[in-house]
Amino acid sequence: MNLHRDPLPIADAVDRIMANKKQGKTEKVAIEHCGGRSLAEDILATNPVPPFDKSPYDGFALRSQDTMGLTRKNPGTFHVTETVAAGHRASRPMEKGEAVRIMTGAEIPEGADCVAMFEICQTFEESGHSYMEIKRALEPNQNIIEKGSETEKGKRLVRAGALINPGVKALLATFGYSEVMVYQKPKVGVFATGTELLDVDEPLVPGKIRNSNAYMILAQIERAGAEGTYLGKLDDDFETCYHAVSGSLKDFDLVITTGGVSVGDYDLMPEIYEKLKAKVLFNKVAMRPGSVTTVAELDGQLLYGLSGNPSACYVGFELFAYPMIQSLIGNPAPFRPRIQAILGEDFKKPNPFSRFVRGKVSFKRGEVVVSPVGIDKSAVVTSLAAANAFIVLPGGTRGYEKGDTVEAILLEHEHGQKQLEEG
Ligand SMILES: Nc1nc2c(c(=O)[nH]1)N[C@H]1C(S)=C(S)[C@@H](COP(=O)(O)OP(=O)(O)OC[C@H]3O[C@@H](n4cnc5c(N)ncnc54)[C@H](O)[C@@H]3O)O[C@H]1N2
Ligand code: MOO
Ligand SMILES: [Mg+2]
Repeated sequence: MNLHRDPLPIADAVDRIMANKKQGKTEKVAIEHCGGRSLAEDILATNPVPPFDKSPYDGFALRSQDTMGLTRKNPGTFHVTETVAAGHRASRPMEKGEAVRIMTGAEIPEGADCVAMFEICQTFEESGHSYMEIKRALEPNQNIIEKGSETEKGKRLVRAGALINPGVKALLATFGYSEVMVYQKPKVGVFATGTELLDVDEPLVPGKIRNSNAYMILAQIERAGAEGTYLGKLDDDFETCYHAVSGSLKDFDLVITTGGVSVGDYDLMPEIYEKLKAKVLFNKVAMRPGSVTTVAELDGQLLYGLSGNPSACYVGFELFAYPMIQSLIGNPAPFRPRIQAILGEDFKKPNPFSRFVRGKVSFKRGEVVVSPVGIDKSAVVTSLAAANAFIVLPGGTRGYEKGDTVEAILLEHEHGQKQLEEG
């Protein structure tokens, strides 16, 4: 085995991956089931909002010219001809001297051009007729929500690629989208390699550990907006791994394996890529952890060989698989957002390579603080539970001190950025 591997800068590794990006597949989904999905069509205003002039208050619709000159000393009395509730329309156009009782959200009767709130009106009955009295003048258009004042028909309100959040759902409903085109969730197959691996329900036996990577990666896949399928754990046996991996390719957009990418006697992934005739895009990245992350391409399909070490596996997924999944679901800004934050604790280790320290972003007295969440070692699993960010410490830097400004990549924040920016 050739033990020499040249570490590739992270941005170059990402570029090699993203050079293989494809148009994601789309499907139509009912409004009830589209939450959290990524829009594959622009959402247009199919009607003006509001679709008619409407009242913002419970009150009386009036013709403003009839109220001209009215004051406390010179009140005006109007004949109340009918009541219009939301969902109903006035029976006829209004005439001089008339008022229509109108409720919030109801259509302004033809002829009316203002609304007086109940609170400034007096009402009385006389000879079986209803009247209202008002002691002030109203302006034309006063208290009217005009047709189309919120949006004109035809305006693009949400772009394809946006995540369907509760507000987008409200728009889908407003504009009659009972079904909407969304990107299909990319299908990602996951194998965990390692003869040492036990299933989650198996008791520990000497020399073995439970397979945590598969479940972790499946959860990362879900968080990234894709659909993960656990294809099982594989013993470190060449034929077993080769047949499992090669047999899975046709069913998935991406195939992820964990473990077996380093230079050990039972690290079989490099030979498997070779036998598959897959082109290895890189097998060493200038980063910690996850330096052994390997990505290979076969007929346009990507195979991710993530490290077996849990923290390295986790970081490798977020840096290299997450943006590909996001671009497959049409996100024009597929990279995790980066922020500036204040380091909450000393981090004394020097950083020969760019380091992605698992950290937690929190807010202290209005400031964004990020602190490491546990032992900063590639083989560590226990610190990952508290992580919601990576603290990015650029290669070639010395240790950092509490209070220093650092960059952090947010892992639980939906908005992305267009470029991977290397800090
Ligand atoms: N001579 C060298 N040795 C190593 C190098 C190197 O450059 N030269 N790189 C080290 C680095 S960095 C890493 S990271 C690891 C990567 O190892 P592999 O990706 O080959 O993974 P394995 O050997 O299969 O396992 C490593 C470690 O992770 C545990 N593991 C594996 N799968 C799982 C799983 N599904 N759940 C939980 N834990 C898992 C496994 O038991 C090992 O302890 O290589 C270094 N070595
Ligand atoms: O790939 Mo390793 O994670 O740098 O420890
Ligand atoms: Mg190994």
